[in-house]
Amino acid sequence: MRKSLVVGNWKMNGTLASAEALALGVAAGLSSSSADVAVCAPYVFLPRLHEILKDTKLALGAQNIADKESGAFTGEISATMLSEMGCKYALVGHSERRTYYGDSNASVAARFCQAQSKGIVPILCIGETLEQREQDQTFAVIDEQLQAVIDLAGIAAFAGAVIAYEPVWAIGTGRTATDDQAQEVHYYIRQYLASKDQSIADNMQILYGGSAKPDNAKGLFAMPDIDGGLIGGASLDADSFLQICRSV
Ligand SMILES: O=C(CO)COP(=O)(O)O
Repeated sequence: MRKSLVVGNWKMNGTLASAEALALGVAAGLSSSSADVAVCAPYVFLPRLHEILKDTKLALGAQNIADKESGAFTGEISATMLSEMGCKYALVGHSERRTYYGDSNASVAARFCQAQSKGIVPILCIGETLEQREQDQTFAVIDEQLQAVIDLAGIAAFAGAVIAYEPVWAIGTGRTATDDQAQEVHYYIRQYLASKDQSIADNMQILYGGSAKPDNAKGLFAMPDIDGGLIGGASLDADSFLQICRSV
């Protein structure tokens, strides 16, 4: 039985004061959620959040991680640094990173490996654009994005990872994939992994992301291959996020 996981991705929002209040608000409401819950906060808030969340059930994550171990890489944040700040998770390959900052499949795979090298669980984000969906390329895109990581890290590495399916056309657009559309791709991802290793596929937590909200989370999370969510906008409000966490 796979445990559900709900992760908030705060993106580039908030101030230190609002981040503290949001984190404490979420942590205070977690006793009634059966899912594991984490928030991926902006890097500079992590030290303070690490301090105030220490004795709570709310885990911390980063929104990205360097593809190298250390050295002359101005502006990057290493896996060692994130591990020191108490990060349990790191997003790798979020579509906003791929689209705006040029993160390639190869660099995403390197980030995945860096995270694991320091005991951080990578949350590998994959998903197609609207154009790719309309051209029936969804599964080909998923294959490529998954295979690049399998090639570098090996299929066994997925035992310590999470996958998030985020159709790019549903992110921040208010246009959610229907329960069936999301389930179809989640099933496909699990079958792809199963063709390499059945047990890894069976145990893999596959999260859905893209305009998930309190009013659609229950339907999505009820699908057999959807194990939780990666939540953007709705994670910026403690009550909305907690409602989603309670929908698993
Ligand atoms: O990108 C997302 C989470 O990583 C989804 O964002 P929204 O929930 O705002 O659509």
